[in-house]
Amino acid sequence: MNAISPSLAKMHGRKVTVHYGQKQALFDVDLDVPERMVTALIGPSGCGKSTFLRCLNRMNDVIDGCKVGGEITLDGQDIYDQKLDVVMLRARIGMVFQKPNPFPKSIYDNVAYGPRIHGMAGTKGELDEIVRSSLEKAGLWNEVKERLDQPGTGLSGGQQQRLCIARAIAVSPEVILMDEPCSALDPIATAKIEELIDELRENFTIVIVTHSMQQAARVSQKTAFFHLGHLIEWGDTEQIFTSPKDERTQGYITGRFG
Ligand SMILES: Nc1ncnc2c1ncn2[C@@H]1O[C@H](COP(=O)(O)OP(=O)(O)OP(=O)(O)O)[C@@H](O)[C@H]1O
Repeated sequence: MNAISPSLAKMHGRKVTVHYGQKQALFDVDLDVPERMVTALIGPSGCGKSTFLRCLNRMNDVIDGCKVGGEITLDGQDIYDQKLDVVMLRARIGMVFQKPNPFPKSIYDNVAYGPRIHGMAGTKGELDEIVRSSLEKAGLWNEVKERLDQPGTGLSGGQQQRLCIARAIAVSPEVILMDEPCSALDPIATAKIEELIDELRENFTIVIVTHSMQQAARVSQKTAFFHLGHLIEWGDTEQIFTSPKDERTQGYITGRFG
């Protein structure tokens, strides 16, 4: 059995299905996301990794014709409950995208934006402190502390991605979703983000979509392999990479397809 004790799982997905219009993209996916670990979603292009990731903070809600079925819970609470405040949900479950997408604002304002709209700081001093600590946790403070008033878009790609991570952290999320966060970055910037992910798992639950099996092996403790909209298997990363149970997983990790 793959299911883990409810007390250990931060999020549960049960029989999750997704349709884009007539086309079904996910079929009865059952996946648990354990707390304070990194879960990697891997599989060939078009297998549904990003679709599943977006289910976890209801980002699919904004896609026309997209219909999500089944159940997804956060700390036991149904995140698709009609009464749930989606803005609050997205504060609890932050997201970092493939391409760094800082706002056209200063470095400071990029990080301060979320805390301001959620009324998290009573004074300028408190806001300054949130900005500083978020940039520190994202490993960017020393590089930007002298130029907080300069545009976020003026940073290098890797710095921009760390700024986006700082922006996500600033509202104190519990879960951070990352959709191929290094795909637009060079190897040095990628290594920095991977180190950062490893540090962040002390405080956050992380789910990452990656095309790179090396990256999944380096950063995650749990790995889930998707194929043609089905979750084929998931478990400890080491087990998935050394002794997968399904031959499709074996085929993918040994590079026979994908
Ligand atoms: N907005 C959309 N409208 C219609 N179909 C979509 C949409 N987004 C994804 N799909 C389809 O759903 C399936 C799963 O796509 P998804 O992007 O989740 O896969 P993926 O595994 O993340 O792929 P990749 O690794 O290439 O990013 C694909 O067949 C894709 O064409």
